[in-house]
Amino acid sequence: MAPRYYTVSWDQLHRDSKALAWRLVEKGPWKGIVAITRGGLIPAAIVARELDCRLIESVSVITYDEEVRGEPQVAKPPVAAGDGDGWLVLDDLVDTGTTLKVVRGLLPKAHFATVYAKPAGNPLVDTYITEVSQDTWILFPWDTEPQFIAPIARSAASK
Ligand SMILES: O=P(O)(O)OC[C@H]1O[C@H](OP(=O)(O)OP(=O)(O)O)[C@H](O)[C@@H]1O
Ligand SMILES: O=c1[nH]c(=O)c2nc[nH]c2[nH]1
Ligand SMILES: [Mg+2]
Repeated sequence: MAPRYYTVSWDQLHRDSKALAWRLVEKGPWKGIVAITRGGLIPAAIVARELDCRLIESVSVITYDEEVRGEPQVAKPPVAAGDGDGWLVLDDLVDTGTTLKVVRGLLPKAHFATVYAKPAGNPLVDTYITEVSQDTWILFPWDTEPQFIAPIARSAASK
């Protein structure tokens, strides 16, 4: 079956990340935020602003090449977050849970949050905002740009 796409605009990402911050402020205080790069960087910046948090650490895990999943590679481990106790780990989404499983291994006591979640990865995340189905590919604003689309009448006529 062809995957569905769920397009997220900058506005929507900002709103959903702020909704995440509302949930997380109740669960703090936090020593700092660990952003899972690269996708977690922008949600982490928005949440950090709302939580008034200035201590930002990063961990880099490379799991996908475009839509193809490979073996997760830790390109940069976290250096300042110890075992994660009191720290908040943020990513844009959890899909299969492969990435979060690796980061949970590095920061077992941290709280894990994502803006979006798919069912297979759901058990690996402590707090999230929006769930989408497993066959949905989320299109983030940094991976897309608006483009011309032919009128329906013209594209239907060419079929
Ligand atoms: O739950 P999973 O199946 O592991 O998928 C989720 C991860 O995949 C994407 O990262 P990606 O590997 O594409 O790297 P990027 O954030 O640098 O784009 C996304 O940002 C999550 O980190
Ligand atoms: O941009 C993305 N959208 C997704 O749905 C996804 N799942 C894993 N990695 C992903 N990256
Ligand atoms: Mg990522």
